[in-house]
Amino acid sequence: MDEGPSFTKYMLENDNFHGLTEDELAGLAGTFFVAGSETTALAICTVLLAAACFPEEQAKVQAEFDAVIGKHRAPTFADQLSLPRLQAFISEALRWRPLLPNGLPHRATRDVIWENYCIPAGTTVIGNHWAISRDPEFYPEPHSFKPQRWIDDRGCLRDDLNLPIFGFGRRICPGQYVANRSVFINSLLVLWAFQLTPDSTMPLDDMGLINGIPNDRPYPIDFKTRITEMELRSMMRNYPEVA
Ligand code: HEM
Repeated sequence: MDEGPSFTKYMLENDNFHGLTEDELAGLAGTFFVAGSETTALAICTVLLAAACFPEEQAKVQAEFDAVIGKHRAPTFADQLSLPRLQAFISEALRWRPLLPNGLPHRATRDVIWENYCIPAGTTVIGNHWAISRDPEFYPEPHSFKPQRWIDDRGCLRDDLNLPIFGFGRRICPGQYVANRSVFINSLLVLWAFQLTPDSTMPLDDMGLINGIPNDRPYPIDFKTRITEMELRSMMRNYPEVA
């Protein structure tokens, strides 16, 4: 049986090439789960939280789905370039509520001179994602939720605005490409199939996901199908394995 591509299988089959011990290999393969699963789950939850909190912006994303995809086929990665409003919504959600507001701490391994400052060896340096995401020079009205800020006058995604959630420099998150694709396809499928609203019977804590664990901090959202369940099931049965 062909199990398909696997990072661990690749590493095991090429262990001489990389010169890693079995323990190091196991550690490396496990790191991807530790660093990649909860972060990605939280990012997806943050997008869904934003959709429930900002119904007018959710409606704009769904209007784009209706124009580009319709309701008779399930969307796939092939639709990505045609959905700038969804991508803008995702970027704004992750800017609005950055998952790791303080990033991960770094330590200077030698004295670093930066402009008029000396950062002595051994100093812990924190890249403050929260503050960077709220710099009014780059994000006017930084506390407002405005997906439009990511879109230029021609309706295309801006390429001069960055999202700092994956860190900086040579230790920047190496999983960012996998993460972006996971967040994109999950947000796309959920928001295409469902309309999300806050559950009015329970309080919604829109800061609850920051530095958190999804299961520990539930936020109640109602999901209403935009497409009948029968049609949804039939479309997903035929969903391409590599979409
Ligand atoms: C939305 C999801 C994710 C977010 C927000 C995120 C965020 C981050 C951040 C802030 C760092 C620290 C960067 C720095 O030190 O400046 C980091 C490091 C790391 N991430 Fe991610 N990450 C995500 C998903 C993933 C995935 C899916 C993987 C693997 C498949 C992954 C693997 C790693 C690894 C191995 C490191 C350590 C890199 C190093 O120290 O050299 N991450 N991530």
